[in-house]
Formats: sequence, structure tokens, C-alpha cells
Amino acid sequence: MKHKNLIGQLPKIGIRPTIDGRLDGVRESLEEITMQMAKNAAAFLEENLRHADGSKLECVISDSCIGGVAEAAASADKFAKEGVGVSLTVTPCWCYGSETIDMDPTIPKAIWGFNGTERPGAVYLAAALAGHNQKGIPAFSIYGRDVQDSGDTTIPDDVQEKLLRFARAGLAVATMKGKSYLSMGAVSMGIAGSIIDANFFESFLGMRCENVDMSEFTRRIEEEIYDKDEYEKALAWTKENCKEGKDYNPEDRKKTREELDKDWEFVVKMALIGRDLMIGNPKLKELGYGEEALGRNAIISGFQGQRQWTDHFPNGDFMEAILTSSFDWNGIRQPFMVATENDSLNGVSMLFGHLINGAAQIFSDVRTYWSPDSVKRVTGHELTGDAKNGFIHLINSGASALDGSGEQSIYGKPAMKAWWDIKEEEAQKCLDNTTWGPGMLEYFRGGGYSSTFNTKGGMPVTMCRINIVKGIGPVLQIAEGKTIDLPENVHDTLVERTNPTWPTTWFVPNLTGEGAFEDVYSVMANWGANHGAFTYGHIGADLIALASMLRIPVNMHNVDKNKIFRPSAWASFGMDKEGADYRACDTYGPLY
Ligand SMILES: C[C@H](O)[C@@H](O)[C@@H](O)C(=O)CO
Ligand SMILES: [Mn+2]
Repeated sequence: MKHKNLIGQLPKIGIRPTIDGRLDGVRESLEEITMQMAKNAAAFLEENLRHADGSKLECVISDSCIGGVAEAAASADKFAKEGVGVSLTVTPCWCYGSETIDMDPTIPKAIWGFNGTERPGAVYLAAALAGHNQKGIPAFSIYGRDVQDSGDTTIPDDVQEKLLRFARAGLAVATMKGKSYLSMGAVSMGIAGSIIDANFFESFLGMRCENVDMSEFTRRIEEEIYDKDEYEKALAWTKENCKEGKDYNPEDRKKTREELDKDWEFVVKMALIGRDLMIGNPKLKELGYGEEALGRNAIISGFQGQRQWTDHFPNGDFMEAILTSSFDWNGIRQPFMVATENDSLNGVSMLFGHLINGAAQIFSDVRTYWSPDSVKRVTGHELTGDAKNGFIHLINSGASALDGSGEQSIYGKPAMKAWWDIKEEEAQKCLDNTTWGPGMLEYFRGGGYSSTFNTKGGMPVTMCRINIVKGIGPVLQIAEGKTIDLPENVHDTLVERTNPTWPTTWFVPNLTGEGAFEDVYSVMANWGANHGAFTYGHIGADLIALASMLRIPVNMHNVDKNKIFRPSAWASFGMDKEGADYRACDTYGPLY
């Protein structure tokens, strides 16, 4: 099930076959092969990509090959009508650079020039890119390392990788455009990321910011503004599938059974209401709440919770954990992006990951660097293997997507899959391996339930985070690495020292021996905020491509340099890739 209530059509990829415009021989000889290249590219992309909501990708091809300005304009018209959000120009031959290029400055664009000798597509590519760069409309350059014979319709591996990386990042840019960030509440405990920066959302992401006071939850609970049938179903499902965990509160403060049961009812209602606030719910219209039925077109939301809400009411952990998971009482469905503590910048980081891989994203506090010496001191255990250089404790203050338990699998190994690939029994295993401990009353005076699990080791993951720095603007940091398992007694000792009812992940970043990735400690020390979002797989190169499209420089990453793919113009800003990235982003400025 996908979120069908988001407004706006899914972006299509527009394929532009460009051609040498000389009629009377040259053009005619190239028409078929050029159009065929466009068809091949479209088929390849449609076969290999999906939208994050699981729908099939659609490509649109220009009505004719583009030999000059008139046909370029006709193609732009068609693309606008069709809702094209990403453009790919393809050609096997020489064409007239600035006469044929796509001039729309906000659409992510690439050119694939066929690397042949009979009719040189790569020469056009160079000419067209020079035009793009001279005009300040950056484009990605794609051409194969090895020469192909004209008429060879196979797409070489290196070209495939670039086409997919470009398309995934481009679709992410186009999908978030026009959607909203819904701030439920205000600033949580002074956390900078929850001081919503509308200018960032509008100028860099093309999104708008919406605000509702948390009292809206109280109103909808007290006036019963939710689908009561769904509520009964959700409550019954929760009782059956969400095991209550150990209550760590001191005896004299523990809630009574009756109070605990009331809290369950309350948090289930919160989950329904949080979702309805984001994307609306046609059922509310039937109940006479037409305005509420519309929702806020929110592709991300954040819930302040601490402190005013949590000092009085049950916390938002159940709502956040269930909405960000890939399943609930309605079965397997697209995960929602909901930021704990209304940390909008972590919410955006979650959205980036989700639009790239279609999976749930795990929101965490970047809590503790455990050095080998500290682990030895408090547990007596000598770290070895993947853990030998120490690790970072990722733990959210009560809520994380249950996919983060690592109970799904790919080829028998723990995984967090794209939501449409998850099987019923995998969702069930995530539920069975999560408990819901009553909230720690010293922090959460109003109670609630926190999702407690321990992420399985051995998963490749990527953690990322957007920060806003005065004088620069937004910057992105990325750490690829893996989750690890600790021996049970070590795990228990470390977790008992902190908040045992919160979801825990032991994370080891891949080290490069340099800069922020010199060792595990330096990764933690260079993390730009108290939060990070991690997801399955090594998607750092896709995030770098995405950040460059949005003109957000990447200030820290450990991605293999051969995988870095940015618009060709970046090469003109110098040979050190990171410095060039800053200069390019500064020169072009935000996309919108
Ligand atoms: C309970 C505490 O206030 C936590 O919520 C706090 O440590 C955080 O999560 C800070 O991000
Ligand atoms: Mn936090």
C-alpha cells in the first residue's frame, strides 16, 4: 500500500534524443539509431527503477529527435505537459550543442553520449556540456569507458551505473518538490534542527513548511476526530503484535495496569492522527470533517514531544516508530518519514535515504563512542573483528522504525528492504523482536511506550545528516559502515548504563585513515549534531549526486572516490573534489 493522498503526480523521466540536424543524408541516416537509443534508455530505466511509493517509473520520449531549437522547444512543451521532472539527453552522434540542450534550470539533467567512432556522440557531449557550463545550467556527463560499435544497443556496466545513480538522485529531487514538511509542535528542548528554517526548505528543496500545534492531537482525541473503525482495528492489532516490555520505573512511580491500558489507547490514536495530519484521510470527510480530511501534503513530519507534550501526555514514540516502519495494522505499506523531537534536518536526511532506496529510515541519537579501552574497563571484554576499533552507539530517545531490528533478510543476511519487497513473515519477525517498555517517567512524565530492539549486526548501512551552518548554508555528512553484534553480556552492560527501553544499534563506520574517517572516535567527534539517520545499504554515492543537484556541499564522507558522480561543471572548480564541491554549490546557489 502506498500513500495515495499526496498531491501532485509522480515525476517522469524525459528522454531527449538529439541528432545532427543536417537533412539530405546525415540526419536521415541517424534517425532510427538515435530514437532507438532513447527507447533503450527508457526501457532500461523503467525496468530498473521504482518510485519510493512503489509505483512503476514512467519515461517519456520526445516526439521527434531534436536537431535544433524548434524541436528542443517542442520537447520541452511535451515534457511540461507530461510532468517530467528529470531529463536525460541521449545521442550517438554529433549535434549542435547549445541549440539542442535542455535549458530548464531546475530540472536535474544528464547527457549520455554514445562512445562510438563512426558518429561521435562523445564529442557532442563535450560540446553540449561546455554550453551548459558556460550558461550556468550544470548537467551530468555519461559516456562509456570503452568504445562501442555503432549499432551496438547494449548499455555497458559503467554507463548503467551512472544512468541509475543520476536517475535515482534526480527522481528524489523531483519527488520532494512541491511537498510539505509538517511541524507538529515547535522546538524540542532547544534542538537547532527543530527550529524550522523555511528558507532552507523552500530554496533548496522546493518544499513548503506547515505547522500545527500539538493541541491539535488533544482536540482530535477528545472530539474523536479519527476513523473509529480503523482505531478499533489498530488497537486490537497493537494488543496482539506489540508486546509490552519491562517497566524500568521505580516501584513508587510505576503506572497502574489501568493507566497503562489507557496509555495504549491514547498512543494508538496519536498514530492515526499523526498520519491523518500528514496526508489526510477521506474517511474524515464522511464524518463531517472535510478540512481535516485533506491533510497537509506532508512527505515528512516531525513531532516535538519533549517537553510540553511529554511532561503531561504519553509520548509520541509509538506514533513515530509505527509510522516510520514499513508495516502497521493495514499490512505492509510505504514507511512515513517522521522526525523525533521535530528535528527537521534529520527528517530531511531520512527523506533523502527513503527516496533513494524505498526503505524505512532509522532516526537515532548519535549517543556514545565506545573505545576499546572503555569497553574493556566496564565489561572486561576485549573487542575484536569489526568492533576492534570501537563503535558508536546509535539510540533513539524511544522511537525507531521496527525495520531497524534487522529481522528482514536478503540472501539470508539481515536487511532492511525496500518496503515493497518485505514479506509478511519478515514484518512479523520485526514485531516479534521488538518490545514496548513503558516510558521512563523521569524523562517522560506522561508515560507512553518506547520501541525497544537491538539491531542485528552485519548490515551494510549509511548514516547521513543535513546541518545548517551560518555563512555556508546546508551541508551534508555521510558515513557508510555496518551494524555489529556484541556478545550478550557486553550488550546488556552497555545498554543498562543508559536507557534500556530505547532501540539500540551498534555502528562501525568504514575507516579511510584520513580526516573525519581517521578512526571511529573522529567520526563521532565530527558529527554535526545530536542526531543522524541511517538506512540499509551503501548509498553514499547516490546521496552525493543528490546533494550536488540541490547545491548542498558534502562536508564529510567516506565514499569510494571512483563512485563520486556530480555535474561535469564541478571539475572546473578545482581538482580537490571536496573544495570544488563547496565552490560549485556556492556559485550556483540553491536550486529554487
Ligand atoms: C530523554 C532525553 O531528553 C532525550 O530525548 C535526549 O537525550 C535526546 O534524544 C536528544 O536528542
Ligand atoms: Mn534525540
